[in-house]
Amino acid sequence: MSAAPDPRAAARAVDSLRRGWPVTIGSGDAALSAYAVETGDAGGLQAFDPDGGASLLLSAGRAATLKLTNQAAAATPDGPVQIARALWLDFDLATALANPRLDLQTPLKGPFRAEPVTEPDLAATLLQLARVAGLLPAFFVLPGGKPDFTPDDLTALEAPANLRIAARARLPVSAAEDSEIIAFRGPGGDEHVALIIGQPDGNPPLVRLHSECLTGDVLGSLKCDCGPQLHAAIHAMSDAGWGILLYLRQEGRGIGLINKLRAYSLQDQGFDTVDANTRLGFAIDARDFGIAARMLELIGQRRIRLLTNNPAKVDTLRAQGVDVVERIAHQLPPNPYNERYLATKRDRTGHQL
Ligand SMILES: Nc1nc2c(ncn2[C@@H]2O[C@H](COP(=O)(O)OP(=O)(O)OP(=O)(O)O)[C@@H](O)[C@H]2O)c(=O)[nH]1
Ligand SMILES: [Zn+2]
Repeated sequence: MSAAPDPRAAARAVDSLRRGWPVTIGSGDAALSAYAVETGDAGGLQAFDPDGGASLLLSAGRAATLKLTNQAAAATPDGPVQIARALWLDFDLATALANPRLDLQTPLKGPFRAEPVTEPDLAATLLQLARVAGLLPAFFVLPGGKPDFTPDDLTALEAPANLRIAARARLPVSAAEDSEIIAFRGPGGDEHVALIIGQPDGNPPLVRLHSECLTGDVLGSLKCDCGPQLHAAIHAMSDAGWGILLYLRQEGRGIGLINKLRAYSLQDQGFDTVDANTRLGFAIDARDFGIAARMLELIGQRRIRLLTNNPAKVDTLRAQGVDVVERIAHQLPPNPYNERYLATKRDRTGHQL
């Protein structure tokens, strides 16, 4: 008998990871215990793995960057890679393997012996858990243990269907005084908001899906186009008479603020936005725009005109039953700091300008 998915179990696992506590993931008879490299320390590793028999689990992108591959990785290019623990694979070395910050300075010790991934599905879910927790995707792993959560629990935690409207209020903003804010809460405690600008006029609203960018939205960073896009969208909606801005808490294309800033540090070393994500071990874009479809459903607007250059936004909304009647390009003038970023989006991630 398999229990119904429990998002709370996955939320507790996310919390444990952030606090540097081990977690055990299970499915059927299989179980895998894991200790996150980023939040762990040498003492904790000793307690987790007193016999030195654990393996180190890394993402495919990280392993490719480190030129570590094995048969399992070749079979599933995006799958995790597992490295046998040798005596000299101590906590500090694991940190250097997990974090690309020192790749160029640190001549890594080796050789490392890649081994078949013990539980590929559970290992893949662990890497996803790290992303949800905003941590580097790297773990010490040991087979077995008493499971704290299952892959289905994590899926349930992330499921847009569980989003609810939690609060709404009038919110006059400088560019659009006739506005209302609606706040949504997901089962993982994630908070998203919609700003409804103006009043419905019978036409499909102008909609913008904006992913959180603290550096661009709040600090006025010139490295990206987020801040100007955000403000231009609000103005366009105000000019059109009505519109809906969905502000999605998907900082750094879903890898979190700290990991995005790590990506920025790699960009300082010369890597572009795509390669920086890969070197960290993340997907190029880890966002799920399904959450936006669910927000539109809860607001009661399923026919929209979408302001975007990103075809993935249009495709996901359509796949979730939203009728995108028009895509409107949303391009702003480049500056010397974001020219390369915008060119990379055009050349490597399929943005239409
Ligand atoms: N990982 C990572 N995220 C970045 C970087 N630069 C900006 N971001 C994030 O990228 C997201 C930008 O999202 P959007 O404005 O929705 O942009 P988009 O996917 O290009 O789509 P459109 O603007 O609609 O065409 C935000 O979450 C930013 O925090 C970067 O170099 N690395
Ligand atoms: Zn930005």
